[in-house]
Amino acid sequence: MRNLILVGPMGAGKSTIGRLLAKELRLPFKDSDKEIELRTGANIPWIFDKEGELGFRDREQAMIAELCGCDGVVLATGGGAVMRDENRRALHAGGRVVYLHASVEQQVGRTARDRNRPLLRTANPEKTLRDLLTLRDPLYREIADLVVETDERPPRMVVLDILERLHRLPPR
Ligand SMILES: Nc1ncnc2c1ncn2[C@@H]1O[C@H](COP(=O)(O)OP(=O)(O)O)[C@@H](O)[C@H]1O
Ligand SMILES: O=C(O)C1=C[C@@H](OP(=O)(O)O)[C@@H](O)[C@H](O)C1
Ligand SMILES: [Mg+2]
Repeated sequence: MRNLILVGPMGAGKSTIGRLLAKELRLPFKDSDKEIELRTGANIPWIFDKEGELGFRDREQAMIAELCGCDGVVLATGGGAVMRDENRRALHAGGRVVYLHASVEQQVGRTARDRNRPLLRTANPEKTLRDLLTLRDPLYREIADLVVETDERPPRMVVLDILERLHRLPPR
């Protein structure tokens, strides 16, 4: 399989664990959100402000298509990447897909400190995260080769679990 792709909700640890996995595997690391920021020279909240969520999703779709065409990279996606059918097809075809699962409670704690997630600038971020997970959990599962729990486990343990389980996956 060509790439190793992380999907899952905000605060699951895709960006953190992707970076550690890439280091461990000595592969390049690409974070879809970071690549969009580098390419546009604007941060994600600014893009949401100026272009709306639709503008961001169009940029995200183009970036996912490009990154899934790479060979041998670890790719962290944004939590909403699975919302479009085109993205799910590209991600599934792009390599092994790992769904990093986190409970809503853990997501709330891990996302509380930074203001970089425009979708969480709501009166009740916990409800937002719960509603999004209800909608997206089946979509993450639809394309995942592996579902990995991240609650109550430090990033290093999550990385070791992924590496061990990847070796045991049957060919697709
Ligand atoms: N397994 C974990 N246990 C505790 N904290 C974590 C874990 N994974 C990530 N974090 C922390 O949660 C926050 C969000 O992680 P991040 O990698 O940005 O998530 P994502 O990219 O999935 O939104 C960061 O502060 C990170 O250090
Ligand atoms: O869940 C989402 O729709 C989003 C998740 C974010 O990425 P992380 O999952 O890395 O926080 C980022 O792409 C954007 O704020 C939208
Ligand atoms: Mg991220």
